[in-house]
Amino acid sequence: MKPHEPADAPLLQARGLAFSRNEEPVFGPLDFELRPGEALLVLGGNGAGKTTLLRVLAGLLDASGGEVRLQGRPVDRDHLARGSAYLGHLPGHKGELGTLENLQFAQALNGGEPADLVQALAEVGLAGYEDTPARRLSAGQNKRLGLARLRLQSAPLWLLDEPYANLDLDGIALVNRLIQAQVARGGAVLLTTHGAYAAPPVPVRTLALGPSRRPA
Ligand SMILES: Nc1ncnc2c1ncn2[C@@H]1O[C@H](COP(=O)(O)OP(=O)(O)OP(=O)(O)O)[C@@H](O)[C@H]1O
Repeated sequence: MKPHEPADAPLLQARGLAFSRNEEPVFGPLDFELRPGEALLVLGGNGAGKTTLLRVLAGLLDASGGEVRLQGRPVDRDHLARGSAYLGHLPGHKGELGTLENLQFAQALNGGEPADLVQALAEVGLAGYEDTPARRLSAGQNKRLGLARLRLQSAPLWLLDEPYANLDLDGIALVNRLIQAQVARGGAVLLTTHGAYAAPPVPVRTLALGPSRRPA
């Protein structure tokens, strides 16, 4: 082990991570880690706490207990929000803005590398929808716009909540290609499923939430 090489450290480490609401445990305590080039599939039935876990890891909710480290360093919510790219159930697009304007807005917020945003839309199957307001998109098209936004972010850690939901077969293949590329470039992906969708075609470890609340 070469301690000066950050790639040797897990990208994400959770120790004793727990979340309670009104003193009722929602998940945890959980111990898991995710290394560069890995995918972790969070499994659990409806209400098991998958979305809550991702929102904690994305810095959107405060954990009730435990610690999260990014690249070996303990982090607070701000660091988590900056160090990860989150694709949630609610895509958070600006409904009145066209799909292209939404990407321009996201690009300005993220401060990412210049990118061909028309091409980014085409790559997620939204060619011809550049001027369509996001509120007029179908659920699957909304998810595709979220995937285009995800691709523009350079965060090494992707947090994907039910990424296959609402997508047709071509969309599912698109998600799988994006996950494969993220893992191949040394990023890491944590994704949830309640079991109705296939896992991505990369080696995945699993973390089961539910009554046992233990990593698999
Ligand atoms: N805003 C909220 N206020 C109160 N309780 C909530 C809230 N959001 C979620 N919960 C509760 O927290 C628990 C975990 O919810 P969560 O959404 O994390 O589950 P999930 O595993 O993602 O479920 P699903 O597969 O149905 O999306 C559930 O019991 C849910 O009722």
